Amino acid sequence: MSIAKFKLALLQIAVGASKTENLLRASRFIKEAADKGAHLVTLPECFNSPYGTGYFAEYAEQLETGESCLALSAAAKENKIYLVGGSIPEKKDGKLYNTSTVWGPDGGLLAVHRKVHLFDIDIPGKIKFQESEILSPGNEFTSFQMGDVCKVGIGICYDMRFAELAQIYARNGCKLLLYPGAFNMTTGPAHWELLQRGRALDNQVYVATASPARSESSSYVAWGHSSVVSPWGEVIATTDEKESIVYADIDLDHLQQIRSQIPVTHQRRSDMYEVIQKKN
Ligand SMILES: O=C(O)CCC(=O)C(=O)O
Repeated sequence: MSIAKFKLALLQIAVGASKTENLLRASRFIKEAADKGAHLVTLPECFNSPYGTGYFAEYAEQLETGESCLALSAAAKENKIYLVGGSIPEKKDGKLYNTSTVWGPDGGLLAVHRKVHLFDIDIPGKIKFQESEILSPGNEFTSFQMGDVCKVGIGICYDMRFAELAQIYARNGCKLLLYPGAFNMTTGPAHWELLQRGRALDNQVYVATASPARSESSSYVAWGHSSVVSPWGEVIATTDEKESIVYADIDLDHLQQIRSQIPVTHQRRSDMYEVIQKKN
């Protein structure tokens, strides 16, 4: 019989200029979450490096040999957990990516997600950010199977704005969508929670986001507020801007009940409209 409930932990850690310290901090928080019974643990976007186009090249690593992936693999194995390694700047074949790695309880690499939608926005007087000046986009959907428990879909931050990605993950059987992210002081209060609730309710899935803790002295000030939203669209666990761990029980029976009570999946009018998946 498969397990219908498991504990998810989101690590809202502070990220500074020292990669070594960031990795040590991540390992310490991972252990704490595992000791508290978390089965799946998620780090924030860009957890090993300050977030900003000026930092990515300097902090970037190759996945196979980089110290961040070695640390993540070891932490997953030591704590016997599934671990979503937030994201790190990755270098590969002369290009840079914003990349999330997923590790199994044996320390093996289960999945790699390269941010598909790069964060390029310009809100005059508020925030301008152009990831595409430095980064290349990934071109693949990424999900992984957590043993016989649950299929999980991965997006990174700006990816959450694209409803189609979430819809395709849900259609492919994902019951939890994880978005390591770092919204900011303009779009955070306006859209962070709303997007999570929208993705969760539309697709009747759990949605979780993991942000770095806020540092007012960083060049990019993160919103924080890592959260978990249920398939009912309700925020079931959240926090403020400070360093913390957010825990939530993911209850797949509850998800199933909601799906049978409000059966939108079967009521779609695919004779009238359709979202098409063009790649794997
Ligand atoms: O979509 C937003 O408002 C923020 C996105 C972001 O910070 C990111 O993709 O890293």
